[in-house]
Amino acid sequence: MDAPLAIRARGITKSFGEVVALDGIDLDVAQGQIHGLVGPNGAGKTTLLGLLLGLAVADSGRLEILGAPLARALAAPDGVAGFVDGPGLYPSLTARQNLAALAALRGQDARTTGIDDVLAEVGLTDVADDRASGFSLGMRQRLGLAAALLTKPRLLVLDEPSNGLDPAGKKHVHRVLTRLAADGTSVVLSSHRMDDLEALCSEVTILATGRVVFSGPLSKLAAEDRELDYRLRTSDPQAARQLAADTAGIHLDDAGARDAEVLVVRALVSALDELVARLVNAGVAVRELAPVVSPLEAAFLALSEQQEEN
Ligand SMILES: Nc1ncnc2c1ncn2[C@@H]1O[C@H](COP(=O)(O)OP(=O)(O)OP(=O)(O)O)[C@@H](O)[C@H]1O
Repeated sequence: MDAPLAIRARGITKSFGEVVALDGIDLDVAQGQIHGLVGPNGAGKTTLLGLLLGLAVADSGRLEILGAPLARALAAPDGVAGFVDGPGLYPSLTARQNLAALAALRGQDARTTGIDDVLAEVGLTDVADDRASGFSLGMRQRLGLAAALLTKPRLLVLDEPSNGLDPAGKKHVHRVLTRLAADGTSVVLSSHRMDDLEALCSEVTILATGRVVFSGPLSKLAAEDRELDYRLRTSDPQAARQLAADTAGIHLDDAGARDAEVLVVRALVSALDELVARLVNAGVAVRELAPVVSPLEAAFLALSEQQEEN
């Protein structure tokens, strides 16, 4: 039997006056899955995440969270934690006091809620006794994540959690989210950072103007038969250029490469395979071959272009 879903949304709509923010959204998120939401500005990501957190109520549709239909009340559903539009913090309190205050609000005993553990998990131990008012965006994001972790959520909802994170902060956050998912917590996060989504998520949903245009495993997106631009570095750029020009289905992009040693070719994977075989036969070594943008980014860009045309 399939694992129960952490989120099951069907036909969700939400408008703000004349603006249709969500226009019939279907979404399935399995337990223990890290699911990415991606889409151009104004696509509806924050609105959808807000519904999951009980910050707003859908106009129509069915939304089940952790197996139960969502109550039509403005309250975080049981087992759900996270934030949209940045975490809500008390600026005049220290990181530790912020977490203690949140624990107290929930009726928890600050001495036993694991505040030190969550601060360590997000990498804020050294600044635990500094006021949040002096925190950078990345530090505030990590403190917001620590606050969510304190509740031991079964569904974590995060709006652009990577905003402002330096590489060390990113590493902490990725490690925390991966561990949570391994322990069965589901995570839904939005991001404009394709590299983050690719590093973290097993599935993504692409939204555009309030509609789902793709939802599924990243591998499915990668396998879609679409031409991509590839960087090709070889031991003999001139010979490689000639072979590329002679191979059916390979388009050379002279404007794409800034380095004379590198060719940029646009091709389907099948044509690329043929070119690699020809290079090898001709004794030309392939030193680098990689998509210029990832399949997720390519799908995202294609979508954005489509949207502009419409
Ligand atoms: N409280 C609100 N009042 C009026 N319009 C709103 C409100 N919240 C969102 N919208 C509108 O709904 C649409 C979706 O907005 P939303 O913030 O969900 O998009 P997003 O995908 O999160 O965008 P971004 O990537 O810029 O954060 C936009 O047109 C936005 O202007």
